[in-house]
Amino acid sequence: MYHLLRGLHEYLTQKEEFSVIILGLDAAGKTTFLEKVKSLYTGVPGLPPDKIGPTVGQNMGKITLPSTILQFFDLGGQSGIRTIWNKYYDDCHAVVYIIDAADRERLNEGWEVFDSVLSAPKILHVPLLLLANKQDAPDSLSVEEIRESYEQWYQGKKDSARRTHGEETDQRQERFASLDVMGVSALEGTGLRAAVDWLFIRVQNSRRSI
Ligand SMILES: Nc1nc2c(ncn2[C@@H]2O[C@H](COP(=O)(O)OP(=O)(O)OP(=O)(O)O)[C@@H](O)[C@H]2O)c(=O)[nH]1
Ligand SMILES: [Mg+2]
Repeated sequence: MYHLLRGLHEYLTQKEEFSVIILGLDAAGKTTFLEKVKSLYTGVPGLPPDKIGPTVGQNMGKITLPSTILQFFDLGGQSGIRTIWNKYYDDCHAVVYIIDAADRERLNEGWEVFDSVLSAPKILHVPLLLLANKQDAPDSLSVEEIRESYEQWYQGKKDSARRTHGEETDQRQERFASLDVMGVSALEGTGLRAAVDWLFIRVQNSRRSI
């Protein structure tokens, strides 16, 4: 009887685990984002922003939600480290791409890298969330401006490459059209709960449709 009840309890309380990778250029705010999410959801204070240095490799952090565990992998964004990203593509259930909405000088570089993520075949059907970070900064671009900035960048790339509208381009356009963009401040924590809610819902839904 004890074993039966214990088994039932374990069955009822078991949580499914999903992996979320956090990508973006160096200094976009990925580690600050993860540390703040951990503080918000575990109650244990994460690293304070002034103790966070550039990530070499990966940081991990887990949060527990109803019937679900989200396991985050925050990957280093420096150009020499980005080559490790695709090793995580096979096993991830969602991708968060963080762009520094206050760093206008590096937007194009950020879009170049984002575009390679958006069109990577291994994660073409994996939920992807674009976060326009540093909304607390006075001159940061809004969510709308961030979408426009990426579209403009993509248009420029298409024009210069004189691309034809092949299948790949259509797939990419579809992916961009349904792309969700949210404004956040990893530093202040604004928008982070909405981003986690989005991930929670999307990993559940994509699992069901498999
Ligand atoms: N104003 C402001 N600054 C932020 C925000 N998020 C991060 N920063 C700052 O941006 C800098 C880089 O933050 P990190 O979290 O280390 O960036 P990262 O994306 O992890 O960088 P790598 O590990 O090199 O890939 C730090 O000085 C942070 O304090 C934000 O929401 N607002
Ligand atoms: Mg980092």
